[in-house]
Order: sequence, then structure tokens, then C-alpha cells
Amino acid sequence: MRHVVVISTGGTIASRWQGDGYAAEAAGQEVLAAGAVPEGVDVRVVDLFTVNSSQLTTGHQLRLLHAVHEVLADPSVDGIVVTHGTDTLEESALFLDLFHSDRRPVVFTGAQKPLDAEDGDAAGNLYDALLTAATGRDIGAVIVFAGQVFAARGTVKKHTVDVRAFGDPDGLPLGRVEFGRVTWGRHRARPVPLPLPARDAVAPRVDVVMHHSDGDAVLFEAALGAGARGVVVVGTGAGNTNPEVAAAVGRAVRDGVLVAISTRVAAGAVTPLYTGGGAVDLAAAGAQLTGTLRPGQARIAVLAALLGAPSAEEAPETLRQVLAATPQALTRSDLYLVDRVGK
Ligand SMILES: NC(=O)C[C@H](N)C(=O)O
Repeated sequence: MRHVVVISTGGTIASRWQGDGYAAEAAGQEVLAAGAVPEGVDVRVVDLFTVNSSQLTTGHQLRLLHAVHEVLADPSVDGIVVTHGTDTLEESALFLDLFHSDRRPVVFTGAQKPLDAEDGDAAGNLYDALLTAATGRDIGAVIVFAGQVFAARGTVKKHTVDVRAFGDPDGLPLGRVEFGRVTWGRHRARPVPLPLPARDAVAPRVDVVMHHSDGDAVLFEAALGAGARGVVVVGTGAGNTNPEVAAAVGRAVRDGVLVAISTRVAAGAVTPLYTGGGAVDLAAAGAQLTGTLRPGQARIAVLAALLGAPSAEEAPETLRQVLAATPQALTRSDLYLVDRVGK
């Protein structure tokens, strides 16, 4: 018998109609009752919190990280499933992944249709997640959704309501779940985990500011004024802004603020190609380029670096290490596998 612990946190997988909209309300045991448990798997449920995931805070994510740590202290546990709202699922999954030091997996899943929907996706996703948690090893935190297993890193919610909600625009899934078994693709090396932050660690403020035509430094400066210790600038294209924003980034970095550059484009890596306030100048100003991490996960990388660094002075180096393990754009041969282009 394999032992899996399900940590329930809310989301649509735990949601019911409230008369004017959906909200998370069901406990983990009710979520579990929505579907079948794979044969040979025994499940224990931990009810951690019950929220729509757009309401999450770093405080929730630290509680989840410590709950996982405590559950894995029991050597008889084979793996963990976290049921979670899909809106910020990729953020919590990367957060857990960056601190994960155990061979046993943390498998995130959820649903796009509410718990009581007749054609719901909760049961299938949960079944696949339980199978993956019971059998996967050395995969860190992963996302299981609509029959696919994705590494937490680089995966995003790609559709607001479709049941195929997740994907990695720059990579392939790690595996698939079909006919009651998990088939694994290529193995990805795991990065060195960050040290576990205290459960009651004070969450540093990390803001996200998007660039656009007419963009200026006002919102970036407002973030600093609000006490941000980290800011993710979501550039246009390959990670570009303008000279005014680049100058503000330089001043912030000199003042000890961790600045990272992501892009508002859906796929491809941030790449230093352009001056005039582009990624070339932003990198020269001391900002770190986040490769293929989309903005929500780039923010988590900065947050985790601030929480996991031995001291504030070492946070830039910690972020460099976190980003060194970030997947880069697909190679030509991988593109062939995704798009079936070529011969
Ligand atoms: N499908 C979902 O789970 C969306 C929901 N609003 C949530 O993230 O909690």
C-alpha cells in the first residue's frame, strides 16, 4: 500500500455556487469524495485553509511549505497532493519547489469546473495527482492537470476557463497520466534547494510593474515608496523598457532593492538584445533577467531569494543561483516535438 497525504487549500476544486458566484467552501474529505482513489493507494487528508487562490498571501504559502515539511517528516508517507485554486497555483508550486529537498514529490492539482459540476474535472485530476504522488521520485513540486505532469518551474495557467488550463510555453511536460499509469519523459536535474525559511518569517514586499507604450517610472517608484524589497519589471518583447525606467532601476539596485526583468510576451526567454532602456541597459543597471519565467513566477523567484538568502547583501547572489536553474527557450529539436514542424 502507498500512503499519500492530500493537503486541501481551496480553489474551484473545493468550490460551490454561493448565489452570486463560486467560492471555495468544501473540506478536503468532500473534495476527495468527488472521485475514485487509485487501487493500492491509501489517503489521509489535511485541511490547511479554504480560499479562492487569488486571495493567497506569502503567509499562506509559508504555512503550506511547513505543512509539507511536517508531513514528509513521516517516512511512511510516499508523496503529497496539494489541492489548490488554479489562479495562483503556479506561484505556490514554484515557491514549494525552490525549497524542496526531499525525493518524494509534492503534486499540485485543482479544477476548472466546480466540485458539484456533472462534467467536472476534479475527479480525474485528483486521481492522476494521487497516482503521480504515489509513484514519482526526484521531481520536486509538479503540476498535474488534464492528463499531463508539468515541472513547477516555467509552467503557467494558459487559459482562464478551459480544462486544459496549464502548459509550459517553453518546454515539454515531464510526463503523462493515461490508463491508470504515469509515463515519464525526459528527467530534469533538480537545483540545490534554498534553506527553509521560518514559518513566521516576515514576508518582504515584492511588487510587479508592467511596461507599455507611455510607460514611465511612476509605478516603479511607487513600489519603492511602499517599501518593496524586490520588484519585477514586466518588459515588452524580450524584456525592454525605456531610458526613464532603466535609470530608476539603476537607482533602486544601488539602494539594495532586488530588481528582476520578465516579459509580458507569452513565450521565449528574456534576452539582452536592445539598448535605449532595453534588457541590455536593465542588466547593466543591475537587474537580473529571469529567462523563461513568466511574471508571476519571476516574482516568486525574487520572494524566495529574499526569504532564503543568508543575509540581505547575499540576496542578489541567491537570486542568481535560483535563476541559473531556470529553463531557457526550447531548442530546435524540442520545437519539433511540440509543433511537429519539419519533416
Ligand atoms: N479554477 C480555479 O481554481 C480558479 C479559482 N478562482 C481559484 O484559483 O481559486
